[in-house]
Amino acid sequence: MSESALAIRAAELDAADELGKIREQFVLDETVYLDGNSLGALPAAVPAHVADVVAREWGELRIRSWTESGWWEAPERIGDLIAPLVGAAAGQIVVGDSTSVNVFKAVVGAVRLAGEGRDEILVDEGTFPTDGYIATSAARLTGCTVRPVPLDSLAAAVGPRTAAVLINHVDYRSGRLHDLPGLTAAVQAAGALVVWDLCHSAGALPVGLDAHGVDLAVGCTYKFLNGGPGSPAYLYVAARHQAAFDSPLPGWNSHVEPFGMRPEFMPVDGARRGRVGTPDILSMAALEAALGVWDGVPVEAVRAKSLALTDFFLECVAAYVPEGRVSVLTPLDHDARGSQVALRCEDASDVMAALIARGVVGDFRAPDVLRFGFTPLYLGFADVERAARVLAEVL
Ligand SMILES: Cc1ncc(COP(=O)(O)O)c(C=O)c1O
Ligand SMILES: Nc1c(O)cccc1C(=O)C[C@H](N)C(=O)O
Repeated sequence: MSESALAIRAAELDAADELGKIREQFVLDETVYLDGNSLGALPAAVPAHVADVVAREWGELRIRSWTESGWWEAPERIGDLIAPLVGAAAGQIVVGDSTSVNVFKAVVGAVRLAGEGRDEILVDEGTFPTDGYIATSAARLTGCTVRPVPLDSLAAAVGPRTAAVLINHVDYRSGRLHDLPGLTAAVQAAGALVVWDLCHSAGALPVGLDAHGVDLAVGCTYKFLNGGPGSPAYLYVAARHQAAFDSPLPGWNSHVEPFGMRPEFMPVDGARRGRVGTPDILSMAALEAALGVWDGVPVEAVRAKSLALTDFFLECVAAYVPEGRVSVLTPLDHDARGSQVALRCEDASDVMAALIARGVVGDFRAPDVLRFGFTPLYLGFADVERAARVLAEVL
């Protein structure tokens, strides 16, 4: 299809897009922002809410805000806002700390839940580095060994010695979506527990944590959930595991009676057991306001638009970019695609710099990957057509 025909299609698709108006709830400019899978854009409601938390709740109410402004309950309250987006019933998600710290809590917690006689942790071979580093340290601390495995042979690799398996739901580099129901079932059939890292899927596609019987999960909130730079991560512990969940980082916030100041630790029940220390209230305030954009927005509709956007981008790239100049790393099959498109290209670092200079912002991942993230809440089809056109110009 010609350039003008694709531009006309883009306009038609935008006109028919039921999620199109949500873009107005974000602070954006003329840039085509395809880096929401690294740092989501700023929801317009955030600055005023954070300013109020600073000026009134902190500035005027001061210490009273822990009770009167709901600061103390923020980690569980915000966890319950994230819960429907990842298919979890209320009371199973707590917000706080970084993803890395929550990977540690979840992996050690999973090994402890798995019980005696299991001394092996499996990690998906293409894992985001922090998960691998932390699983290795968790293994050293728990007397386990750690083994990276290709996910297509996971069912054969998991066995009677496996305690826990840590898997990234969407591969950060290729954008491949892994089979959460199938892999969860395979891990559990061997008597082990599964920990899913949802950083690149939450807010972009339905996850179905409860429906698929996931044991534990973690994720960040600064990508498709738009919580802001360094916004707190979250930990999901399935209700059936909560009573036996033995956190490796018990802190006063996860004590049954935090203000009892007792020398011995007694864990609280429920999601709060995943807490450690004082919640990061200013970051939580930004995140809570950011999650407001999801009011009345079904994640299934977001998924449908995400696939339409990535399909259209691939079509425009095929039409505009000279053949052989890039190769598509992301699976074409919808069932295996997250919300990003990764293109392999020899001079990817220079190409991405040139794209950014022309107002198309994606990112580069070493050694040769151009990565484009598609956030359906604020991207349109005209943005996608422009991005592919500018890419072709640069190439
Ligand atoms: C899949 C995945 N896991 C973990 C992380 C690290 O998270 P954090 O920096 O919140 O610890 C990231 C991104 O930074 C990621 O993409
Ligand atoms: N967390 C990040 C940061 O603090 C600075 C720059 C990038 C990030 C990212 O989130 C990277 C991202 N997880 C990735 O998939 O590559």
